[in-house]
Amino acid sequence: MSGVWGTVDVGNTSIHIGLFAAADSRPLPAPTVTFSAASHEPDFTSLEALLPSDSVAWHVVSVNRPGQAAFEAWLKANRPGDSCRILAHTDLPLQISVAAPQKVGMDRLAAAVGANAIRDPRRPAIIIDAGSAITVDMVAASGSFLGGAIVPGMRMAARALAGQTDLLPEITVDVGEVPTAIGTDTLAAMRSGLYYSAVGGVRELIARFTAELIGPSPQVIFAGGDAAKLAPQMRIECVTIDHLVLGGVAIAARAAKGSR
Ligand SMILES: Nc1ncnc2c1ncn2[C@@H]1O[C@H](COP(=O)(O)OP(=O)(O)O)[C@@H](O)[C@H]1O
Ligand SMILES: CC(C)(COP(=O)(O)O)[C@@H](O)C(=O)NCCC(=O)O
Ligand SMILES: [K+]
Repeated sequence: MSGVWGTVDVGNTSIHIGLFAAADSRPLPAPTVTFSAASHEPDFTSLEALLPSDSVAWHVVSVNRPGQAAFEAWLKANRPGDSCRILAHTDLPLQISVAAPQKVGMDRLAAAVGANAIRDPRRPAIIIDAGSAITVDMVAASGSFLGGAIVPGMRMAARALAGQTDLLPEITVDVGEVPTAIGTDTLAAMRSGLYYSAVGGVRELIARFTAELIGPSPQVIFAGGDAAKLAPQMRIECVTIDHLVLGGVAIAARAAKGSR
């Protein structure tokens, strides 16, 4: 064994991979190496060179079965000595207070594990994972996952606009410059609508989640491909942690080893 955890987050757009030193004892460990591939027909060619020659213990959370199958097939063909564990909710050090925990996306639950490692233990947390979909989830001050909300991500919404109209093109919501709200042509109007509806939707959900709780105000934690676009518009204190999900998976790997 190389003393390396391989962690994998198979989302609907990207497969995110991180290597962690098994000896990393920080509350939320940070990856030493990261790699990403598209979930649809992923190319892992340049992953090989990043991996140690000794065997790696892989821990996977997945919400996209074809992407997961492609990773498992690559591992079998290229890294036959490695172990691979596809995590279920029961593998996470997390209390899940919903009726059907097995139906909750493992990326949402792994993010909650990551959030629990960094939040003030007296305060609940709201986690926004802005990827293919945007999920806004709540963990109680006790650490329990309470559930949340799921909305289309910005790219998904942009594709829906283009795909279900005759005249609208597909755009990328690239906010190098924050768009003006009053769009004066089609593209500007789409850019504004896509961006500010995502911003406003997340803000409304944060406000409503906060209002449904009693006790200290929640900490707000962003992750995912569009986190950097959304977080600056929240007008409340929030942090962005790129490795929230992978760090949560590494914590699960660490907890599983400790209990064996
Ligand atoms: N270069 C890019 N390629 C794809 N998506 C991007 C890119 N830059 C930003 N995005 C945004 O990030 C989202 C994907 O984020 P990610 O966290 O990887 O998603 P997932 O976890 O669903 O796979 C896309 O839906 C899109 O809105
Ligand atoms: C909500 C999601 C589609 C988000 O996926 P992502 O944007 O990370 O690709 C995923 O977590 C999922 O498929 N969840 C299953 C249903 C649920 O969480 O209740
Ligand atoms: K997401």
